[in-house]
This record gives sequence, structure tokens and C-alpha cells, in this order.
Amino acid sequence: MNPTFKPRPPLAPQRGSSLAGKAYWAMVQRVALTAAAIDVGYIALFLWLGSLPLAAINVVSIGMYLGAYRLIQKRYNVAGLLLIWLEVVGHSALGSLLIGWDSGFHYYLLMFIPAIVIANTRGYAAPMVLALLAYYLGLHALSSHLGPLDPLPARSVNIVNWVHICLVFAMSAALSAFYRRTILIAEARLRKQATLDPLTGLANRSHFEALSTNALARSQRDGAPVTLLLCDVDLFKRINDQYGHAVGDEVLVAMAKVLAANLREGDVLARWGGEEFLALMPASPLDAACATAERIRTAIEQTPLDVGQAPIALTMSFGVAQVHSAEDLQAAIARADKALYQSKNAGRNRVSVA
Ligand SMILES: Nc1nc2c(ncn2[C@@H]2O[C@H](COP(=O)(O)OP(=O)(O)OP(=O)(O)O)[C@@H](O)[C@H]2O)c(=O)[nH]1
Repeated sequence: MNPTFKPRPPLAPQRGSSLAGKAYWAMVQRVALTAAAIDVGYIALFLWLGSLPLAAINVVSIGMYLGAYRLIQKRYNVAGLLLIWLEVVGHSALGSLLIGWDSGFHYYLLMFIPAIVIANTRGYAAPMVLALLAYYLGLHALSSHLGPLDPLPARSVNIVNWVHICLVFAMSAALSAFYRRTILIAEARLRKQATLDPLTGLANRSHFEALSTNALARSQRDGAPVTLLLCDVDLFKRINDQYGHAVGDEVLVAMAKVLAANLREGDVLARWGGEEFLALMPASPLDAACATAERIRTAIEQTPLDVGQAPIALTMSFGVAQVHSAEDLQAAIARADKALYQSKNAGRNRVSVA
């Protein structure tokens, strides 16, 4: 059968935001550690360039980043993030004021723009970006007005500027990669939710229809026979009533596994309704599909399901219909449905053909 639709364990409860949240805070922690490591390099750089105040500021910065890392580790996420903000805002101000605007300390403030907009969940993005802009322009005006308070030679300022440019490029690329990964994960999760049945991991109804329409068109073009197999757990309501809904769910997962194990690569299998499954079998004439249905029926009948309590005897009824040439999918499904009801009316646990 189509490998995409092998039954999987039930999907975990939807944790869309919490997973993104976890990944986000893990990323912030990585940023804090990376920034602390970079600041060690800055201490060496400023000692070499002869700026003791800036070397000392970087010592404080390392303490702040490690503090932020620890706070997030202890789940004080907002406090940790605030400490990082404080460090960047303060560091860029002190750097710009001490050795001048041309040193490029202010580039780091620009890194906050995507962070504010993307992490914005409460509609504060616009005022925060405006506040950042005001701070940025204010800092520019102040440092231009005062001039460097602890000037370095122009060559040294250039070196600091280049280092900042390289780091901001690298950080922007890393941050963009993180946001891209987050989007891809969210997209994959949405695609899964939209196409798969969460209990059994099989295709849901609409995805089955999309896949089957393509498979049917291909087979009709090639003149290959296509057969539908519709099946339904017998007296499933009794199982729910007797053992509870959770056991009923386990039965459905087990049935999905048996069906998938007995179908071929290229077959399309779906959970069609509550306790109903539908398979489309390309390149399968009616007799071969009936043999498959019979094999599945026997396997289910002969293998009581062990779900922790006493083994539960189960049976399934089947309706099989070969799709006629030029017949559309819905018409063929309706015939398979009729055949299934023949099986039910004739006493269940059997295969009927439309
Ligand atoms: N546990 C569980 N039960 C479900 C689910 N979806 C539907 N059902 C139940 O499946 C039962 C189907 O009952 P019926 O339609 O009366 O069919 P049946 O008892 O299997 O009887 P026959 O089909 O005539 O053999 C209902 O009780 C539904 O509540 C599900 O996802 N999990």
C-alpha cells in the first residue's frame, strides 16, 4: 500500500503553539550562549585595541547572557529575554557613545526588528518597533552630538565595525534559518492534520478522494482494472458499550494495521467513516481484490484482539466493487457501499461483490 498511509500511533494532542514555544526558547538560549562566547572574543579584541572600558563592558555582558540562559532554563522566560534586551540595548548605547557611531554597535539593535514582529502575539509589534526606532535615532543623535567619549584610532574603529558587520550577517542568517525551520514544521503539521486521520494515521476522506482520483485516472488511461474495497467492523457499537470508547479506539487502530499489512504498495487506504475503511486497489481485478478481502476477513476473525482485558473476538464485513471504465469514483464507492450492506444483511463477517 501507499507507504504514506501506514497506520501510525495516534497523533499527540495538538501542541502547535507549545512546540513552537519550546523551540523558540531553546533558540533564545542558544543565542544567549553564543553571544556570551562572542563576548569572550570581544574582550580579547578590545584589550588588543586598547579599550579597557569596552573589555570590561563585555565581562558584564557575559554575566548577563549567562544569567539570561539560567533564567530561561528555570522557566523565567520573560525575565531571561528582558535581560538579553537590556544587554543589547545597553551595550549598543555604551559602545556607540564610547568609541562612536561608526563602530557599528547599533547594528545589533536592528536584529530586534524581525524578533519583535515574528514573536509578536499581543499586537505590540508596531509600538515596540517605533520605540526601537526612536531609541535608535536618539542614540545616533546623541553619539553624533557628543562625539566618542573614549576614542580609538580610526583603523581600530574600522576593525570593530567590520567585526560587527560580519556578526550581524551571520546572526541574521541563523535567525532566518530558525524562522524558516519553524514555518516548515508548522506547514508539515498542518498538512498532516488536513490529510490524515488522527486516530489511525490513515488518509482521511478528502485526501483519499484526491489520491484516488489521480490513481483512477492513471489506471483508466492504462486500461488497468481498479477495485474498491469498503469494510466495516461488525457490531462495533457493542465493543464501545462493553469495553469503553478507548478500547473501541484501539480496535480501530488495530484494524487499520491489519488492513495496511494486507494491502500492496500503491494501494490507497483511508478511514472512511467511524468504523469504516476504504481501499482503492489499482491494477487489481475483481477476483484478486476479493481474495485480498477474504484474506483480511479471515485474519481478523482468527485473531482475537488482545487489548489488556480478555481477548476480543472481532469480525469485519466487506463490499468489493471494480470501477467500471468511465465510471466516476463516487458511483463506484456507492456500489461498494451497497455490497457492504449486503454483507451486513446476510449476517456480517463476509465479503460481497457489487
Ligand atoms: N471508539 C470509537 N467509536 C466510534 C468512532 N467513530 C464511530 N464510533 C462508534 O461506532 C459505532 C458504530 O455503530 P453502528 O453504526 O450502529 O454500527 P455497528 O455497531 O458496527 O453495527 P453494524 O455496522 O451493523 O455491524 C457507534 O457507536 C459510534 O459511536 C471512533 O472514532 N472511536
